[in-house]
Amino acid sequence: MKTFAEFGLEPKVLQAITELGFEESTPIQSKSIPIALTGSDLIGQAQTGTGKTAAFGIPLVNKIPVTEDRIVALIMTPTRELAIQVSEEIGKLTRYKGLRSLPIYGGQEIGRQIRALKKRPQIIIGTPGRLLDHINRKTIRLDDVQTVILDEADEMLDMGFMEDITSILSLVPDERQTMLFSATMPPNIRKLADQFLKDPQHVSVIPTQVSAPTIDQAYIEVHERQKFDALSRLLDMESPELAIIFGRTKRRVDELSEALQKRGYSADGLHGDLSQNQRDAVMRKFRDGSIDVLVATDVAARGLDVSGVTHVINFDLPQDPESYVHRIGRTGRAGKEGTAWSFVTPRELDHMHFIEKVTRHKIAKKPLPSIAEAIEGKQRVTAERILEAMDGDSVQEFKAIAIQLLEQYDSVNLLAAAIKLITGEKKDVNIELTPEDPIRAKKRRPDVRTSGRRFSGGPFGGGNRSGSGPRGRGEGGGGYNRDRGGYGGNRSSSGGSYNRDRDNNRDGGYRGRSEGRSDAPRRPRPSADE
Ligand SMILES: Nc1ncnc2c1ncn2[C@@H]1O[C@H](COP(=O)(O)OP(=O)(O)OP(=O)(O)O)[C@@H](O)[C@H]1O
Ligand SMILES: [Mg+2]
Repeated sequence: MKTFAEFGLEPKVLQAITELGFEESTPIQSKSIPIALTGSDLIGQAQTGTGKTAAFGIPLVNKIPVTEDRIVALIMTPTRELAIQVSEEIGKLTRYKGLRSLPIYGGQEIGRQIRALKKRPQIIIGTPGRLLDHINRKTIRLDDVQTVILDEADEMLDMGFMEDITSILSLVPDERQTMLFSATMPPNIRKLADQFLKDPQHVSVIPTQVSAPTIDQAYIEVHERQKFDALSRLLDMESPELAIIFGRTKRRVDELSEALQKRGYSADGLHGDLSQNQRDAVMRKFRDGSIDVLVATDVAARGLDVSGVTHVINFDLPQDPESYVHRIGRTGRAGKEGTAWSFVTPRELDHMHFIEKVTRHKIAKKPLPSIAEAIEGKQRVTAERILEAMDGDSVQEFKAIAIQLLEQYDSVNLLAAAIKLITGEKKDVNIELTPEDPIRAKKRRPDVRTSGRRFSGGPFGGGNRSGSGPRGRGEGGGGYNRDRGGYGGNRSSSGGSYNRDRDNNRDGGYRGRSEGRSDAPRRPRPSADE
């Protein structure tokens, strides 16, 4: 794989990349960056967590002159959290060069954004709804935009942003470079690309092997009513450093995060009904580790990059296989290992097998963790904490009392009592969650199941076109190693026979629940961007 020095980037950009700790480029980066640097339009596709942001971010910050004082680049993302995150990554890439980037998203006070726009950012990263708002107020002009990037384009369309995106793009001069990153290539994305991209080069990194070796996947068959106890046991047994738990609806997320807090876990919830301040606060707490469990709807399924997420748990199964892959892709990022668990009710087994089929990955069935396993897991964590605490001088001041106690009591009894105290008693609060309906496997004819989902050809028509086989680890051992197979080649086009029915899946009540709590209701605009 190429080192970043080989791309002929500006020294200041290169310096920023080095500072980020990127030693060599990932496959999607080594293919996209040279093309993007020529100014050509581009359609990019690669698995979760493989560095797509820098694949468009690096050529972008390289190309903008630092003397520029107009908005010359526009990046669109489906969710607010993603706009913030992408803006931060662009900020890091341009640390030495000193370009200005600004996230523009719904929920944040518009006056504040207008003030920030007066500082003349060159790069705007926004969600479509709020962008249009600024365009209508004439606080953002797109007349000078030379580069447009659509991140998670398929998701934006699924969320109902087609019209907004079309209006925005029609205001950008034709003389421009457009890059589109999408997980899937359904017909509406092709249409969008045909309409707004000029002779785009397709860059796809589709692994030869259809599995995701860096994410260990398993499922547990469990009745709806057992789910919460199963979750507690699983969390105790696995003791994740950071975990994301996906629930189907906003109500589910609220109930679940509250229940976890009652049981003594450090958890909080994220969904589209929270105020933006609340959403920001939760993300901040999760990123800095002050909570270690994030309970979320699919609003967190796409693009979010929080380093150190060791576990993803599908408390409720997602409606469609794409969503499954994006959710579990919040772990196992940048070559790290991750574990994904899914709870499947008996009536959803069919659906689970459908997900296995589409992702072409056999997902191991595991038994419900036993109480003994859960207890053992907790004790193991305590033991690890004790061993960690032994390092260094920090225990010095406790030694006198330790010696005194050991002279009087049995050492095993002493330590056992200490472990008991540190582990703490499980708070046996009774928890009742409102049951969710099972995901219903759609009726599909068996032949359509496979042919309609088009497994063999890549979404761009060529099976394993990238030749991105397993990569070696960098010489120093610290290199970025993305030896993952995965799913890219088997992404189905959602134009197949399977109806994604995203709106149900997304957040709000499943199958038209009437609470009106959906994160992505049918048009008008989803609340994720308001
Ligand atoms: N060349 C590199 N070397 C090491 N780490 C990298 C490299 N490029 C990106 N990363 C890191 O990998 C992580 C994932 O990157 P990014 O969020 O861009 O992935 P993505 O492909 O956009 O994933 P998703 O499909 O989930 O949006 C980030 O933490 C990023 O900093
Ligand atoms: Mg991304």
